[in-house]
Amino acid sequence: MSDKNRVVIFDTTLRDGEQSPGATMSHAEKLEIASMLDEMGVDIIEAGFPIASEGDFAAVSAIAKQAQNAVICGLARAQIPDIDRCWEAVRHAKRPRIHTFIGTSPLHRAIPNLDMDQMAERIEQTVTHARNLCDNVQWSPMDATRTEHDYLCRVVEIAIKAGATTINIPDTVGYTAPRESADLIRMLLERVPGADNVIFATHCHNDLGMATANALAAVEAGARQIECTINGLGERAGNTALEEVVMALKVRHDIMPYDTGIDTTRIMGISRRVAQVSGFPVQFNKAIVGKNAFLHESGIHQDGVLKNVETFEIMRPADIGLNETNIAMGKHSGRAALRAKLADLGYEVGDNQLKDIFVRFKALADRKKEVYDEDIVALVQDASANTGDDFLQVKHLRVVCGSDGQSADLTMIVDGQEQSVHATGDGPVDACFNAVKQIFPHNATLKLYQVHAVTEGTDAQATVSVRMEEDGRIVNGQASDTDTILASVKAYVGALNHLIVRRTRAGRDGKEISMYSH
Ligand SMILES: CC(=O)SCCNC(=O)CCNC(=O)[C@H](O)C(C)(C)COP(=O)(O)OP(=O)(O)OC[C@H]1O[C@@H](n2cnc3c(N)ncnc32)[C@H](O)[C@@H]1OP(=O)(O)O
Ligand SMILES: CC(C)C(=O)C(=O)O
Repeated sequence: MSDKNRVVIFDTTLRDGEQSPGATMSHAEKLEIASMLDEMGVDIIEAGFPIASEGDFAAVSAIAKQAQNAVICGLARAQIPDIDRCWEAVRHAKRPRIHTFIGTSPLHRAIPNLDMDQMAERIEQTVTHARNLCDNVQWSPMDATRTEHDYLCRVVEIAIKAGATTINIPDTVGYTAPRESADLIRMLLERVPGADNVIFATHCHNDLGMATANALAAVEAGARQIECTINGLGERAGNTALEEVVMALKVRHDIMPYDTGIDTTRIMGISRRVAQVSGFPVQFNKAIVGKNAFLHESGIHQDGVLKNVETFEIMRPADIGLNETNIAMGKHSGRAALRAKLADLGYEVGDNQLKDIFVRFKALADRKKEVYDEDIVALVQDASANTGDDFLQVKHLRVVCGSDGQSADLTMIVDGQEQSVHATGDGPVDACFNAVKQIFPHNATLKLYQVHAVTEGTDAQATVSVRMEEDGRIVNGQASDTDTILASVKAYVGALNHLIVRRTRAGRDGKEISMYSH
């Protein structure tokens, strides 16, 4: 790796990221995230805005003391008290940095009511002051992308002359587009005297969804520091996401031959932790770290991935520290994925059994958003419990429940003959069991009725277990369905089928017993 192609990663999760409304992190959480950032190879951690509060000051100071490798930076306005407070906090670090800024665009110059010359003077004074305290000073013209080019060149030159070592070009309101982002950096590098002696940084916001593209375009034009946050956390629509720029540079090194020092295998761990502590969940389809970023649900994709993972994956989940399965079972999945999933779960099935399970799987997937491993296990067990030529089979069930009473309309096939009844009961399950009893009278007693949700959510599959006893013979029935009542009836009927088999065996053993005895 040549030094000129090394891109410095500046993480501002703890400063700009924490500015997301509601993302406030506790002192301990900030220290934990800072240590994860340090361990993963982030070059510079912007730990907070020390003058903002006692809490921010304490967090920046503590992070400065604990940091092992990273430069620890604090933010300060273009005011002497801000810069002094910042230095007080970061000076504990092995490698401290002061980052001072002021809004340079016409809109932002109007806020403190400074004209161009007055602002230039303020920049010269404050950067000089910062540099007298610390030899590592970053200066940012806030809203640089909406600042007049001539004025931007003028103030950047002043900041460099006053001792800034890094010049950050913020697209504060996410207004720029990739070509413009690149042109701006190129223009500054060409026009500003002394530009070769400092590092140019890019700090992009995602208001138009272009933060990652703008940051990468700036790098291609000569910027060598990317400011970013984990999960793209940050003001409004957020900042450039660290995981996106780092992985883009890794995966497309062929056309963007720039290197970072990030251990990418730590990305997923820190993404999940930041989501937890900030209270900002990661959207499912978020690039790199979204729940679905490496998941394949449709049959054609699954078949391709099983044959050659590169057909639908441009990077390996393990590259970002994700060691989970990449096949999601759902209504678009095919037989290849189902067979592979069954094998993963320890079931070797023949073609006929696969066919049967696949039909049940598709029916389940039509009713359920996501089919979990436990659902598939329940399907296999259900399939092996149900041979298809059972004496009793449930054909149709309609249940009415509510405050006006419960009733069941049940149609079953009994030894090949269809029979329908209407029954009431004390609750929907009781009504159904009474209906079964009307169709197939018996004296077996119910010893156990148990419902388990095998997966999470209101659309979870329920597995119902039923145990019955007749003349000392104990039989069990089990069935799964997203409809708990239907699963209950199937389990009950399954137990009766086992009972019928046991009665028949007893008959063969010398005691002739009718299917309908008792
Ligand atoms: C683009 C960015 O992300 S910039 C960083 C934004 N982050 C934050 O603001 C979070 C931390 N901020 C805070 O806690 C508070 O705003 C504080 C402590 C810094 C200041 O609080 P207050 O003194 O009550 O001022 P308030 O927040 O109302 O207004 C900001 C003041 O800073 C001034 N200001 C804003 N930016 C700068 C700057 N870069 N340099 C100098 N002054 C500035 C404004 O002109 C305004 O001054 P005024 O009170 O004289 O009008
Ligand atoms: C302070 C600066 C760098 C900033 O956060 C912005 O302009 O978005």
